[in-house]
Order: sequence, then structure tokens, then C-alpha cells
Amino acid sequence: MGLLVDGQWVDQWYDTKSNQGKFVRSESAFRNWIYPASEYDADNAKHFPAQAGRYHLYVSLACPWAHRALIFIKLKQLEDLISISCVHPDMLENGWEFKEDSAFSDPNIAIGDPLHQFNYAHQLYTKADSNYSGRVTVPILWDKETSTIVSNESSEIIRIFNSAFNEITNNKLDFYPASQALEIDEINERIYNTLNNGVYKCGFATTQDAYEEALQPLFDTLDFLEEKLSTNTYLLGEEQTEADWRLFTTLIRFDAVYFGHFKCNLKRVLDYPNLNTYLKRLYETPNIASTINMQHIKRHYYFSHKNINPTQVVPVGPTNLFL
Ligand SMILES: N[C@@H](CCC(=O)N[C@@H](CS)C(=O)NCC(=O)O)C(=O)O
Repeated sequence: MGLLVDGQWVDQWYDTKSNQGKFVRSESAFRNWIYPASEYDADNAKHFPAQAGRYHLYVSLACPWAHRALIFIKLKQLEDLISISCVHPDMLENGWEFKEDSAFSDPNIAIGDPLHQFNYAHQLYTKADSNYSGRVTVPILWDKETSTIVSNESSEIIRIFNSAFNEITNNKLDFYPASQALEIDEINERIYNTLNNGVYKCGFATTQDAYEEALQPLFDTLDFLEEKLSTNTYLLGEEQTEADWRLFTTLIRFDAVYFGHFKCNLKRVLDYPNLNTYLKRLYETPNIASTINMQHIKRHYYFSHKNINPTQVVPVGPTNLFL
């Protein structure tokens, strides 16, 4: 685990000391956007055009943020337009690596960097910006034509996928409709702070206070969602929105990883009947199950975070993700 400083890889863990033991997530650095032909402005350096075959998505099958992007590839039928590969689940002193390993092969997505045959994800960042300073995170949306990173921010990558390629695919499903945008933003904000990032605040806290400060809001939000789902099929009503998929990637990892490894253990998702049914409903959405690789998920967290789990032993259970 490390980061780049002026283009050089430095092996160091998150700095929680300067934040009273709290984990503070840093901002993503590459924030460009892909536009359909009708909106694309070639003179704007932050604009990239929607084109079939031009982009590559690097994911980790373990990572909840990358998982969002992969789910949107499926929902928006982008598989034939955007190529995809994944990193190895182990993220150790060199950060994310592309080493192929038959023990972790996934039936749908190959481990590796088919574009440059790089060994490490940090090489993509320095190819895009030779002086880059910051964390080397996935997902990475890569432009093959200009050899750069379009975006490394999952919340924006899924918004790009939601609409930018509609003219090419003719898939008009809209998971962020204008009429619900405010509501979606509002619920996303709570879920991001207390759940998506909340599990990391608990797990990476290095003081008792920092951990406990993150734990209660996390379970308050799960209780709030359980109540909401007593009447709603999806978070905002009868239709799936972006907010559901942002929640899904955290819920599907919860009992297997966050409950034990990150000490979010007041309750399991399995103990919430409505959340449990909702999780199953999302899981059963066509093409979604193929995006979940529990072997990568468990191995990544339990094996990579040696300061949390020094033995690197990966638990066998749980056997049920939902009832
Ligand atoms: N804000 C980013 C966060 C991505 C992120 O933190 N990904 C994790 C994997 S779960 C990562 O690559 N961490 C490596 C690091 O922090 O050095 C996003 O949503 O895309």
C-alpha cells in the first residue's frame, strides 16, 4: 500500500495520526468527462468524445467503487464499446498489481493490462502524468487514443456511463433522471458519508474514539434504510436509480468483510429483513451476479490490510449472503 509522490512510488499506509486516528479519504485527481457527439467540444481539454472502442476500464473486482462502474457497464450494455480488465486482489507494497494468477482467474474479466502490459497500476498514473502525486486508486477510465486517464472517480464514471454512449447503444435507461436528481443526491450523500465511506472510517480508524464515532451513524443509516424499504421496492420508489447501485456494492460486501474485518458488527445485513430482500432483488437484476467475485473481495481485504489482519488468514464464511 502506498502512493505516488512527484511520480515516484512510496510505500506507506494511510496517515491517520494527523487526523486524531480518523481515516480521511482524499479527492480523486482525474475529473474529465465523456460527451456524446452532440455535446462534445473539441477545444475543451476536459472533454472526451463518446466513441466505441476508445476507452478501457481498469477495475478491481474487490473494490466497491470500481464495482459501481462495472455494474453500469452491464446496466447500460457497454461491454462491446469499452474494454475491461482487472487487477490482482492483493494490494501490498506495490499497490494494485496486474500479475496474472490462475488461482484468482475470473470467468468474465481477465487480470492484466492488455494495453501496455504494465505490472502496476501506478504506471498508468505516471503515464498519464509523469509528476503525479497522490493515491493510485481504481476504477481508472483510460483513453487509448491520448494515453491518459479520463476519470478515476467512480461517482462520475457511472454518470458518464449513464448517458454519454446512449446515441451509440440506444440504451436509454436513466438511473439519474432529472426529476429525481435532488432526491438521489441527498440520499447518496448520507449513504456515502455513513456507509460507503463509513465502513472504511470504522475499519481504518486507529483510535477507539474515531472508530466509535463512525460506527453509530453507520447503523443509524442501516436502520433508516430498513424502514424505508418496508414500503419501497427501491430506495426512491418503484424504479432503480443510481442510489441503489451505489448502496448495493457496500451491502454485498457487508457481512463477508465489513462486519468482521472492519468491525461493523452491531448487526449483519442478514439481520435486517427488508435490506436482505432488497439486496437479493438487486442481485437478481439481469447480468449483475456476474460482476460479483467473493473470492477477490475477501482475499483483497483480509490479505492486503496487514495492519488490521497480520496473519493474512482469509475467513471461509459466511455461507449465505442473503436468505
Ligand atoms: N473516490 C474514489 C475512491 C476509489 C478507491 O479508494 N479505491 C480503492 C479500492 S477499494 C483504492 O484503489 N485504494 C488504493 C489506495 O487508496 O491507495 C472513487 O470513488 O473512485
